[in-house]
Amino acid sequence: MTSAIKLTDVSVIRSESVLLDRVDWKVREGERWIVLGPNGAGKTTLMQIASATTFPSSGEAKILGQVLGTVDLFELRTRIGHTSLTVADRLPPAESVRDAVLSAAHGVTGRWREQYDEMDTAQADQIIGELGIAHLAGRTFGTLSEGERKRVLIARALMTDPEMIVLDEPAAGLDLGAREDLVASLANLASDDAAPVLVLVTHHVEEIPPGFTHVLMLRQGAVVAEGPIPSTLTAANLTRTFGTDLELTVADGRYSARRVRYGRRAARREE
Ligand SMILES: Nc1ncnc2c1ncn2[C@@H]1O[C@H](COP(=O)(O)OP(=O)(O)OP(=O)(O)O)[C@@H](O)[C@H]1O
Repeated sequence: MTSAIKLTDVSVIRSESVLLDRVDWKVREGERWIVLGPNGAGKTTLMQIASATTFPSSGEAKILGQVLGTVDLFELRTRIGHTSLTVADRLPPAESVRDAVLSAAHGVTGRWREQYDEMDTAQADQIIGELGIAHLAGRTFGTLSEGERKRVLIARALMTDPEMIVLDEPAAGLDLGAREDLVASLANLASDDAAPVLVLVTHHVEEIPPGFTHVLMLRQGAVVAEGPIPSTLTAANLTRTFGTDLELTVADGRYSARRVRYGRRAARREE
């Protein structure tokens, strides 16, 4: 089976700062990954490599079977869905949600004179339904809340039939209800065997949707731990990743973390 992402000894260095430090990472077809780490850990830099928008300074990055530096990046990028704020800024506010999703089929932002066939429109409606935004299809993009926009952007990314989707902090800035709606949409997507490889970046274990399978934990550009979520997402690894004593609870496939209370911290140190 070909790996969607295969990084071997990848480092990224900018202005003498080490942003990524000898990272090895393998993502296989069908897997759903969480990339977790504190501010400045190198998550966005890692996503730039994963979405073929930047090159490693050293090491080898193989994305969808292609080694970065030896292939046409433009062609490779068309096979990857990447949601980011830049795309949101380019979407005309007066565009309807349905057209905002549909126009992704032609790689454009803003519908003009393109002709869409019935397959495109049926696919757009199916994706809109799966992401729980059918009730917004006729609304204009400019009138949506932040959480609703995030789901429209994921729908756009899915519309191009990518082999992999990279979601860099999709829940940032959302209120509790909007976050929960997004987590539910992503859990739904993760459970679909036909869905592409998913990579989701977050700072918070509360944002991990059920159905995600693996986690990579980063601190100061280096991998602290990586592997299947049940064995890798532990209190000890979270503590090492975030540099503070944390405890972790899991219920119904959802995680939550908080700082260990003082008495228990002292007990932990004595162990
Ligand atoms: N061009 C650059 N030159 C020097 N340092 C840089 C450059 N670009 C990013 N950095 C630094 O590299 C580190 C990693 O940045 P990155 O954006 O990948 O982290 P992140 O984990 O996504 O952080 P956050 O969670 O805050 O978004 C940060 O400390 C950042 O300041």
